[in-house]
Amino acid sequence: MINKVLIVEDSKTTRLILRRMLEKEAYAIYEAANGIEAINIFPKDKPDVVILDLNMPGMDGIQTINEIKKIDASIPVIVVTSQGDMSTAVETMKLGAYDFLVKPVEAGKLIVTVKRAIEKLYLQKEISSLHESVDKSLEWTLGSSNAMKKVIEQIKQVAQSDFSIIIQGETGTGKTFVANIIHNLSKRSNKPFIKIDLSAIPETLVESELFGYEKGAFTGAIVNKSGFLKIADGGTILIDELENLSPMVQSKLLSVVENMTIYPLGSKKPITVDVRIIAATNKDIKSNVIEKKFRDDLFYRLGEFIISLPPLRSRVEDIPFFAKKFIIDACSELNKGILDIDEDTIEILKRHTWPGNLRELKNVLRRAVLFSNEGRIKSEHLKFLIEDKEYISYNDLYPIMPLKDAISSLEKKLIMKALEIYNWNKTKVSAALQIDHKTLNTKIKEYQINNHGNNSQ
Ligand SMILES: Nc1ncnc2c1ncn2[C@@H]1O[C@H](COP(=O)(O)OP(=O)(O)OP(=O)(O)O)[C@@H](O)[C@H]1O
Repeated sequence: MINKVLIVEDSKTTRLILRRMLEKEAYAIYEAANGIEAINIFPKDKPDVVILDLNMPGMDGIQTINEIKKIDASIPVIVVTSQGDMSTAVETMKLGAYDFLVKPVEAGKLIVTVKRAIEKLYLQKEISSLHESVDKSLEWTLGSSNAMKKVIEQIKQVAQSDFSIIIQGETGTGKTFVANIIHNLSKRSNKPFIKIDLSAIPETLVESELFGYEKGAFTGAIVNKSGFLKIADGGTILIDELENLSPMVQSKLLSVVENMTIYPLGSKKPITVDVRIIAATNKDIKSNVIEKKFRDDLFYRLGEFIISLPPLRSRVEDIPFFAKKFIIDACSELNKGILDIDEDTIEILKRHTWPGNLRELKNVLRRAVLFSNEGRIKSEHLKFLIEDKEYISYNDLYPIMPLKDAISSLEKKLIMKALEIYNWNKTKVSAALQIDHKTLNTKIKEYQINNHGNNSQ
């Protein structure tokens, strides 16, 4: 591809000299005799680099560079200046000029500067298209609601570093899924990703599973065994259900995080490991710290970066996307042709509160795919799945009580649900509940409903 260079210079002779110098390098050269001409040519010919004289009649170099940056800030501008104009040249650098050359311009210097400017331009384009494609593929994987866009931004910020991370979120919101993505985006991606689920391991075994043991460390330890922290060496370990760590293991883990060494049970010889730790929890671990159930020093070490995954009911916009995705997955798993889903069925999915979040949605749709034989998923295929649950929870929630109390309790729950679903957008909540703003505010006060970190309107 031939690169284009635009020379902006009022002196015809200087334009010609610059042209001659650059022609040897097989660039396509465009010329403008002043700033206004340059601004007209710029969008049409789309140069890759601009060489700009500072001293021109009419629109001077400073004004021209300002205008060029308004059209396309990424295009490098090389300023050509006379010895006496150095301070203005420095000013243009502040405005985003790539470099400046002092007259008389030396051919070798000009060619190298133009070459470097073009290389930088391509590098920038490559980086930004890489960023765009990472953004897009993360949105295709995680959803594109505003809440998830924030999470995606955090994932991009932290993935490449070695920061320890705590991922918090209700059950089934995708904490393991996100931890896996962070590992895959990190420089550790070709090393192991190991998950240890603390709720699935008896407390007495957690220590040996994490740190390993030496032969003879306890009855039954007949061979040396590596712990998960050693197996994950070079990679990432996900410690799931962090809140279940016993105080003793918490203190051992703290020394791992601080010194990156582990002592297998029964051994006095430290083993050095290089592991990134991601911890996941569906509890508010900070309140465990306040209640002294979790060491604050370990919390601060592990939570160098905290990602909070929103529950599915607070990102209803993502439900159609995930519904379609899970249906396609289930169809291929169950060997069925791809099924479509009715709009009113999607509406039912949007209205459900999904206490089990993505895991529940995935399971409900998997069952719906199994039951459907008509090429589409209709409301009847999942209505009973969801309504059964709501019926059960309704019975559990409402034992016999004074009617007035039952009505108040139901009213409070409905308002809370609507506030959560609409992210505390009171205009939308009033519309959904068909009450006015003032009544809504009175009821929020009356029922002492708190806005947990959301923005109310
Ligand atoms: N973005 C996603 N795309 C597809 N499937 C997903 C996504 N996020 C989560 N899932 C699926 O939802 C289910 C629950 O996800 P995951 O296990 O990551 O949640 P979790 O928050 O770690 O759950 P728990 O709190 O129970 O440990 C899994 O089957 C997972 O594959």
